[in-house]
Parts: sequence; C-alpha cells; structure tokens
Amino acid sequence: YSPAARSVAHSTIVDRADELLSEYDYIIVGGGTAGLTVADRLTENGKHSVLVVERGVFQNSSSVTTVSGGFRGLIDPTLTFNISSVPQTGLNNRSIAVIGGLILGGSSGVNGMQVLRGQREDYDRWGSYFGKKSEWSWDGLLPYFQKAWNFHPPTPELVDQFDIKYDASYWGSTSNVHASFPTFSWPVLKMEMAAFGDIPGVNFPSDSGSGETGAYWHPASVDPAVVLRSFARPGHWDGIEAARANYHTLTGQKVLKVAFQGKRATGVVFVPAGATDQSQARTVKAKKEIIMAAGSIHTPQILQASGVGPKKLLKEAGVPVVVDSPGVGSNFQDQPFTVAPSFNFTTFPFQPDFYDMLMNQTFIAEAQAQFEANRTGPMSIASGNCGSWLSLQVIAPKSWKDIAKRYEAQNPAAYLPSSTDKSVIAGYKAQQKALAKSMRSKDSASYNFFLRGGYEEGSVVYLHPTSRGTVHINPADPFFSPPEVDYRALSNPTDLEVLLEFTPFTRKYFYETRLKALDPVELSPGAEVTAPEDIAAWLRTVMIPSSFHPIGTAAMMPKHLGGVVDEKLLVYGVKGLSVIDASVMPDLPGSYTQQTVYAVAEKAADLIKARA
Ligand SMILES: Cc1cc2nc3c(=O)[nH]c(=O)nc-3n(C[C@H](O)[C@H](O)[C@H](O)COP(=O)(O)OP(=O)(O)OC[C@H]3O[C@@H](n4cnc5c(N)ncnc54)[C@H](O)[C@@H]3O)c2cc1C
Repeated sequence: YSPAARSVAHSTIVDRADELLSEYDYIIVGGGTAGLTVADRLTENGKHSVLVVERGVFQNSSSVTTVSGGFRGLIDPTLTFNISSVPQTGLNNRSIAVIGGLILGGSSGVNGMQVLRGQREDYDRWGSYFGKKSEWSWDGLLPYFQKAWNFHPPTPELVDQFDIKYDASYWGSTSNVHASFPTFSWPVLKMEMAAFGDIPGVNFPSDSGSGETGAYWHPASVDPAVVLRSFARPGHWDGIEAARANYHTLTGQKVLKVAFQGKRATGVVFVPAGATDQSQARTVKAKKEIIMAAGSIHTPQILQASGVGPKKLLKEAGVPVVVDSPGVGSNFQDQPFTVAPSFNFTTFPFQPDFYDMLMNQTFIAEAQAQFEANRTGPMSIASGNCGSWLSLQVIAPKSWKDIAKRYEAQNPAAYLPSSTDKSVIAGYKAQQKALAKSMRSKDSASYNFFLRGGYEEGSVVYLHPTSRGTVHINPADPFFSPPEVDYRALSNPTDLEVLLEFTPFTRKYFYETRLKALDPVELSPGAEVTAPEDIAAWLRTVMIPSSFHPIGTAAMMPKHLGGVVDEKLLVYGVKGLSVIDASVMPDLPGSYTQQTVYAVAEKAADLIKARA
C-alpha cells in the first residue's frame, strides 16, 4: 500500500494567465467544495468548456490530507483566510476569527470532516418560501445526497461494539467523494450515546442521513481505501481536469469582479492573489454563464464589487450599480459554538480515551505505528462520529411553547440592521414564521452535542440562530480589503432565550442520566452559576458565533422576500450569472453544512446543464 500511488495529476492547471483561452462556456469563480463539484459535472460530457478561477493553490500537504483529529488545516495559516469580524456588541465587543479554506478544494480541504445532513423539514422549509410546487424539498434533494456521497458502512466490529445503526439506502455508491467510519472508536462513547436515550423524547434514528432528530453515529469525509481526507479536489478534480481538454483551472488568482455588458454577465476580472492594485488585472470571457462559488464570505463581496448588491452600499463604495439587489450580503448566518457547560468525569473507568491521542506519547506512538502498518486504529478518527441533534421540545420541555410564541410575535424589523431593505425584512418575516414552526417541531434540531470520547466533554452547537448578520464590501476599498463581516451575534433576543435553556439541559444530560455514575463535575461556567443573568454574562464571554458554517449571503428566496437567486440559482435582475455555494441556503439546516453543499452543487449542475 502507498498513498502516493494515487495520482494527483494536475498538469493542466493553467499556470500563467496568458495561456487561457479568450472565452469559455462557463467560468466558475472559486474552486472550492461547490465549485469543483459543478466543474466536474459540467465538463464530463465534453461539450462545454469550463474555467475555474481559484484564489488558493494546489495543496496536498499532510495538513490537508491527514485524517487524525480533523482540523489539521487550521494549524497551517497558508491554507485558510482569516478575517477579523466587526467587534460583536453582543459578545463584549470581541472580534471573531472568520476562517475558511483558501486552497483548491476550498473549505472541504480544511474542515473537520464530519458528514451530516439536516432534517427533512429543513429542506422542505427552503421550498416553502416559493410555494407548494417548489422542487426544493427533502424528496427533491435526496437523489442529490445520494449522488454526492459514496457511503461505506462501519465495520461489523464497530457496529457491535457501539450499537451503531445505519441504513445505506439514504446514500449512494458512485461518487468520488467518500463518507466512511473509522476502524476504532473511544470506549466511553457507547455509554455517552446510550445516556441520550435516558432523556425523554430522544430517539435513535435508523441512519444519520434519515433526516430525523435524535442521537446517532455519522461518517466522516474520509476515503477508506487510503484513509486520507476525501474532499472536492481528489473527489472532483484530481486526474479529471488533466484528462479533459475542455477543463481549465487557474489557481493563485483572485477574482475582483464580474464584468457586465448592460445587464448581461460576460466575464470575470482577476488579478494575481497577492496583488494590491488592479495594474495586472485581466479579463476572461464566458459565453453561457458565470457561476459564483467563492463561499458565503467572498461570493457576496465579489457580487457587491461587481455592482450587484444594496444600492446604498454600492454608491458609498463608488461601485456603479448594475442591479439593486438588497439581499446580497444580508441574511448572514452561522452556528454558534461554546454555548453550554463542559464537564469532567471524575470516575472514569475507560481506556483509552480521546485525551490519550492528545497527550499520551506512548499511546500516540503506538497509534502511529498501527496506522502506518495498516491504516487502522485511533488515527483513522477525524474530529468525531457521534452525538445528538435535539429539538427545542426535548431541550426546553417547559418553555419551548412560550419561546416560539414570543419569537413569532416579534416585529421582523426590530432586530435587523436599521438600514435593512423592506424586501429583506419581508424575507425575514417569512423565515420567522417557518422557524417558529420548526421550534415547535419534534423533528427539527436546535441543539447539537458532539461527543469526542474523552474524560472531558462539552462541545455544543446552536443549530438555528435567529440573529442575522451582514457581509459587506469595505466602502473604502471594495476589491483589496477583506469584506466587513458582522455576525450580529445575539442581536435577536430569542437566541439568548434559547441558549439559556442549553445550560440546564446539558447539566441534565450529565447529572440525570447514566452518566451520573461517572461523577461529572462541571468545569465551565461552574455548577454555582445558575441565575439566567449570570449564565448570559458567561455566554457573552465565551460564545463563538461560528462553527465555520457560514451561509445565507446570496439567499435562494423569492425576489420580493429579499432573495438574490431564484430556484434555478440564477441571480435576479441580470443575465448569465448564478450562485451555487453555501451562500444560497436561505437558512441553516439542523446540521453542519458540507454534506448539503455537495448535494446542492450536484443539483445546481443539473439545473445549469438543463439550460445549456
Ligand atoms: C475549519 C472548518 C471546519 C469545518 N468543519 C465542518 C465539518 O466538520 N462538517 C461539515 O459538514 N462542514 C464543516 N465545515 C463547513 C464546510 O466545509 C463548508 O460549509 C463548505 O465546504 C463550504 O463550501 P463552499 O463551496 O460554499 O465554499 P468553499 O469550499 O470555502 O469554496 C470557496 C472557494 O472560493 C475561493 N475564493 C474565495 N474568494 C475568491 C476570489 N476572489 N477569487 C477566486 N476564488 C476565491 C476560496 O479560496 C475557496 O476555495 C467546516 C468549515 C471550515 C472552514
């Protein structure tokens, strides 16, 4: 066995911009998760020429490929962009690191590799904004989840040891993007998972992909043949781009804007990634469509810098307005993290555990030797494979009704920025109605506890925040200054109401289930912190408003609801321009985002081909 035996041929990367064709059928802005998926699908029949322009470069270092622990990319600053958010008034004025992948393969090359999809209701909700006939629904997306992911079941030993349930019918077997399980897991996880079942209302669905709430095991984006990260580049580009004469990739080049003739997008203007002015700017043309896939932080920046965005902002920045599109860069959402207490088990009869992999040098050496010998063992674990995705009803049995009622009764404009356009407010009103319904549903997850398998635990994610942020060009320098990212964390008071339920619920999980036998002791904020105002004060100090799952900044919603793209993912008000990345999600799925990004991209490719 040799991982190097797998070809990562990249000979047709166009190294110099002057080797480009003067025109392509399609130009894809951003060679990330969605961009490379769509580029693969658009070039496979040989009929269309495609250029991908990616700001990062081809990167195949072990920081990208290593599975063990997940998140290796975060320790290598050359693989990511790292922008400081606007100071967050709801979080004691802290600025937050906004991080995403900046390599060929995008965030799929640096993420935590957890593979999860949302609940059925999430995808039905997206369609509901367009009415009953929308193709955007759980049923409409399921075939694309199946197309996007090649599922490999856990080993029988793992299934037996941990009571893992799975149902391969929710998955496919043809994609080059793989979802698989480690060959080993931490013994305490069996008890921690069973403990969720001690809480009234928690189910164990038949599969992580069944679109239900509950506690379950899920795969990671790991190619089991080599036990390396499986991501958009090996899945949709390695050996594919090089073999197709109609497929070009330009790396290390940053797209500044989309070029227009009237209202028609005709090309893109780009510069070398490190440029600080436009002296080296070049334009390449597209006959059919410019496809935006620069991610939820940069897609709105590029659209605004091109003249597609809120008129007032564009004028302030001196950008000529092509179309006044108030929704571009509004509706920004991510999933807050560090939102519940953490605990230490003081009786811990399990060995080994997650912390051995971090701190026990003998254990690490053995794990390394085992992995080198046959690619098995603890080093086949990415950042985690199980946890719970629970509804507000389960978390807050006494108050969920009142929380939903108060949220639904809000004036939709009350907690949005004062400059928000009326169409965006109307869109938020529609979301408010739909999200209040989700708050009342047993089948929609609000709370996620992801387990690591150690003597300390406490990783909780808030899946459906109600606050909405913004991503705007810097009016002083739209092209070369990073976008201004404002999470507006906790700006909607419902978020704090929901989060105040997370602490008592998490305490219940540790103290009122079988986990009590492990003598848990609360580490942070500490068992003595019980008054809501004290918990709120603690949240404002520790909460991170992001789990690296930004979405919503070019939302697929009707135009009168502040939408940026229609159901075909075409940008309103112009011709020949679409968006296919995470920014089109109108609101968050009750899960992490990568699985959905790939499925949406597969659907996008079909939509684009259908209008070719
Ligand atoms: C650290 C981290 C951990 C995560 N962990 C998980 C996880 O465990 N599970 C999960 O489901 N999800 C996870 N996610 C989220 C998931 O990876 C993303 O939602 C998904 O990959 C986003 O895909 P995308 O296509 O929208 O954007 P990306 O994949 O980020 O692609 C955007 C691409 O555009 C390029 N680009 C940007 N600006 C320009 C420009 N001006 N010109 C040209 N190119 C440009 C970027 O370099 C990038 O390659 C994580 C994300 C991160 C960053």
